[in-house]
Amino acid sequence: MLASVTVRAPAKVNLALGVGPLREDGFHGLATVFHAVGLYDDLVATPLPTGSGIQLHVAGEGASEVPLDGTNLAWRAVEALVPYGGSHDVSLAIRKGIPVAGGMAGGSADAAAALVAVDALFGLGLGRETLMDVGAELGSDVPFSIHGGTAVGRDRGTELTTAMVRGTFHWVFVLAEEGLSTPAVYRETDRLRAGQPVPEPEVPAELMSALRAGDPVALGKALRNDLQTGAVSLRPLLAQVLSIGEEYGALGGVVSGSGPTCAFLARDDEHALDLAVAFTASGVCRTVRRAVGPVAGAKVVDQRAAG
Ligand SMILES: C[C@](O)(CO)[C@H](O)COP(=O)(O)OP(=O)(O)OC[C@H]1O[C@@H](n2ccc(N)nc2=O)[C@H](O)[C@@H]1O
Ligand SMILES: Nc1ncnc2c1ncn2[C@@H]1O[C@H](COP(=O)(O)OP(=O)(O)OP(=O)(O)O)[C@@H](O)[C@H]1O
Repeated sequence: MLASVTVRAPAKVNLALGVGPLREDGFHGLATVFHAVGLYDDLVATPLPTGSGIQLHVAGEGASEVPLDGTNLAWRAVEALVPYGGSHDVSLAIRKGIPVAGGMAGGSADAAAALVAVDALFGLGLGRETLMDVGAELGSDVPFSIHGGTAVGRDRGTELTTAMVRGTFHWVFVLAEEGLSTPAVYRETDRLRAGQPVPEPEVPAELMSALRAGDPVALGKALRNDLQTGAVSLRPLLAQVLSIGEEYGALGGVVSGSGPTCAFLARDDEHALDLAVAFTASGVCRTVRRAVGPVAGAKVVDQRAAG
């Protein structure tokens, strides 16, 4: 057994998020394109003496809003691996760099990080496919947080196919004062669509070809999110954020997942910096972050041998 394992897990943005009708199991069928971006949560896992149980520490941005009990997704990830040879006796120290309740899969990143860390710490040798299957039971975004890169997600967002992408894209993320609840945004989307036919969602072909070509201008035009209208309905300020992005010359802008973070695509690093400065000056947001994508999924970045 190792003395400690450190795992870094990325945030995501949905470049396209097609949402089908509400299913009987309470979920919606999705056709989405996940894209992992370079905002990270870091998790350090350390084994504890037998009988200690799970100990959880959370630091960093928004840490006070993160639960420290058995509802925390990282805690649940540790429990999920006990039947596979893991242990309840683990300390997890999480440093959050992903906005909490921001639509960027922060909790899912922590679950993914905990799965990868416990697998390495106890030498379970489960492999990423098994970890993704276990992760799907914890949350719909968890398999992608392990997968990373850019991938098409179907079913609940859990059936992943790697997408072909050329080059790197430069993003600006505009963070809100307060988070939005994912189930509330899905509910609002259903409410606004009530009485209208909802087709089975599809991944836009023009978005996939923009990714293959590494063409940011075409990608900017192809960004889509069926949850955006619902998120804007719950948080009208987001309409202003999106129109400021357009005014300042972003190649495209979209609400990230269930929001309220908004993602804007820039031509290059310099353009991203200009956009970030303009958003900061506009006063419509809490803070602004720049990041590139795609980046790798949850991975071990440090491990210490015992003794
Ligand atoms: C908005 C996205 O981030 C886009 O990737 C995800 O669909 C949400 O993924 P998540 O936060 O991991 O969500 P889960 O914890 O699996 O589900 C939370 C709630 O979101 C709604 N939900 C989630 C996924 C999905 N395909 N359909 C849904 O309707 C359901 O009300 C569910 O009870
Ligand atoms: N490890 C965790 N980190 C952050 N939030 C967590 C964690 N575990 C559970 N939660 C709970 O989950 C809620 C959603 O947080 P999270 O940061 O995952 O939202 P999100 O990024 O909008 O999720 P998604 O994009 O997957 O819909 C929080 O309000 C918090 O109560």
